[in-house]
Amino acid sequence: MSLLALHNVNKSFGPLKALNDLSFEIGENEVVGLLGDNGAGKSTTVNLISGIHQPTSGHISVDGKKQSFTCRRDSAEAGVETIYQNTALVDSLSISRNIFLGREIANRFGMLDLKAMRDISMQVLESAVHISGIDSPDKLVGDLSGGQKQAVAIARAVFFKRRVLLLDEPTSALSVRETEALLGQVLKLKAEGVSSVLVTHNLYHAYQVCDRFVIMSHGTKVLDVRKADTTIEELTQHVVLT
Ligand SMILES: Nc1ncnc2c1ncn2[C@@H]1O[C@H](COP(=O)(O)OP(=O)(O)OP(=O)(O)O)[C@@H](O)[C@H]1O
Repeated sequence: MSLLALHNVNKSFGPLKALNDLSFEIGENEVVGLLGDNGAGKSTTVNLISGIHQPTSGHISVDGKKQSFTCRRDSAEAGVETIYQNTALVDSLSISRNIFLGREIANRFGMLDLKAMRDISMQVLESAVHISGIDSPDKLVGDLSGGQKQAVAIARAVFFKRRVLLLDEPTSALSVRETEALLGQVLKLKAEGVSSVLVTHNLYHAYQVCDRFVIMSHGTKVLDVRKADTTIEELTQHVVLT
């Protein structure tokens, strides 16, 4: 059984049909590359899975159970974490406050347990997320690089044991080194049982880490293929020519 699946999803914005009868699955321990040219419907798909948009028709399921996500909290509760390029962190708060945002740990007096949150944050950042340069959980998120911000978002997903990460163009603003670290992290999380959907225009990054590719064009799925059954040339042709 798939971990998460879209079933005949349609999405219209007024007269514009952004998604057309879209179905695909994300399996356990799988990294799926969601590819396609500008306007193909990739971000709309991510926004549906994360609960920001709702389908006009069709539905999403998790573990075979139909879901109706009405906001990001709904999808998070079902185990989905969305990591955007400008990911939803608060620049004026520290790394550890961001990791626990909305789920703060309280001590026995009902006050924020800042020490516990700092200690756990550092542990998660060190063990789960290997992005260099984060040496203190007290650093303000506003002072971090794009890659480091995504590392914090991933650390949050790891700590709260999310099962699916949605990464929308995660590498577009990253250095080569940060990109390698992020892609390595996606593979490491897969080994730990976290599946990912990687939305990217960079087929080389996708090819490096994805097990399967879903290619979209004008809101329609045009290819759904396992890495073992395709080549980067074939993927390029489908993205460019469809
Ligand atoms: N909130 C919205 N309101 C109206 N139209 C929208 C909205 N969001 C997306 N669209 C339209 O839906 C279509 C698909 O857009 P989407 O952003 O999902 O494509 P994409 O594959 O992510 O493209 P890109 O790679 O350029 O980000 C486009 O025609 C876009 O203009």
